[in-house]
Amino acid sequence: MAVAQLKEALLKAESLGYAYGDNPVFNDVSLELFPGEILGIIGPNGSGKSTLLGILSGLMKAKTGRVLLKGADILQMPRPKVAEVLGLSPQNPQLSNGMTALETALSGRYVRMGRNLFEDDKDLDAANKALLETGLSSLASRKCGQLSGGERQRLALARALAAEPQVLLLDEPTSALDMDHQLRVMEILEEFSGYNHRAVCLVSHDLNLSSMFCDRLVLLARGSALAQGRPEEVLREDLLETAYGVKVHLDQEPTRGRPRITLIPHPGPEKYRRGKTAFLPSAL
Ligand SMILES: Nc1ncnc2c1ncn2[C@@H]1O[C@H](COP(=O)(O)OP(=O)(O)OP(=O)(O)O)[C@@H](O)[C@H]1O
Repeated sequence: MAVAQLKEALLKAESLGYAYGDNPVFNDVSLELFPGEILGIIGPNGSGKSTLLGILSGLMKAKTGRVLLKGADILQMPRPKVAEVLGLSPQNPQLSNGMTALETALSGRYVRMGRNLFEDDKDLDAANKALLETGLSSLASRKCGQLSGGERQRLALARALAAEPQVLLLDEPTSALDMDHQLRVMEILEEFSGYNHRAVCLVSHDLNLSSMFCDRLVLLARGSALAQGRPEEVLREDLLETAYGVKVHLDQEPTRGRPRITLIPHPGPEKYRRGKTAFLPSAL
């Protein structure tokens, strides 16, 4: 990280603020994404993580502040130029049920095809490589409508990888995956960002996975970036309690020595006070 931060940020958010109508989501959020790193955006439901990713991708316009992609205001850049550098896989990616997995991965190449009407061998190679990396080669000719939720999620990642972007923005890329595929996806992202000119920014609710694989975290809560820094600087009991309203036990996971979080269940009466029984029949 120390080395990475000597370089210029690939993506920089300066004092971003956003509101849906009169409802403010966050204010004054600044962050930088450096080459060679994975940056995790974490925070409770509704804290604005997807909104922030939308603004970072240039698809949404912040109410205040600005986003710089390789030093240029992203909203002033022609969209095809942005798409050459930056890939986005949103929380609910649109996949066309009638297209095969290979066609879907290939569609990620459109941003690279320029004036060519048809894909060439390089495009096919990139799409096949992305399917291989995401463990989908054997399903290349399967229609998207016949894929499971986790396979669709991996295919959305394959489509983003096939474009060979420099910056990858991912909204909850592992949320539908079993633990084998969670690990594989995080390892793919680690390898992707390991090439020094590339970087990943991802949103996740999996704090332990984020702790293990992210170089830095931004904790979005209470209308701003409550904390940001290395996992051990952000995943602190006090900060997590402030952000999520839960008590956690922290220790070190044994493989990389990163913080590991164990949830402490609410004591009995507290459960009821906090309305945690909303899913129970009202008679209880
Ligand atoms: N199109 C919209 N119109 C109005 N309010 C919205 C819209 N999209 C999101 N919101 C609200 O903005 C807030 C932030 O939403 P956002 O989806 O960015 O949060 P999030 O942190 O990604 O949530 P989650 O963890 O549940 O995915 C939420 O309160 C949400 O209800």
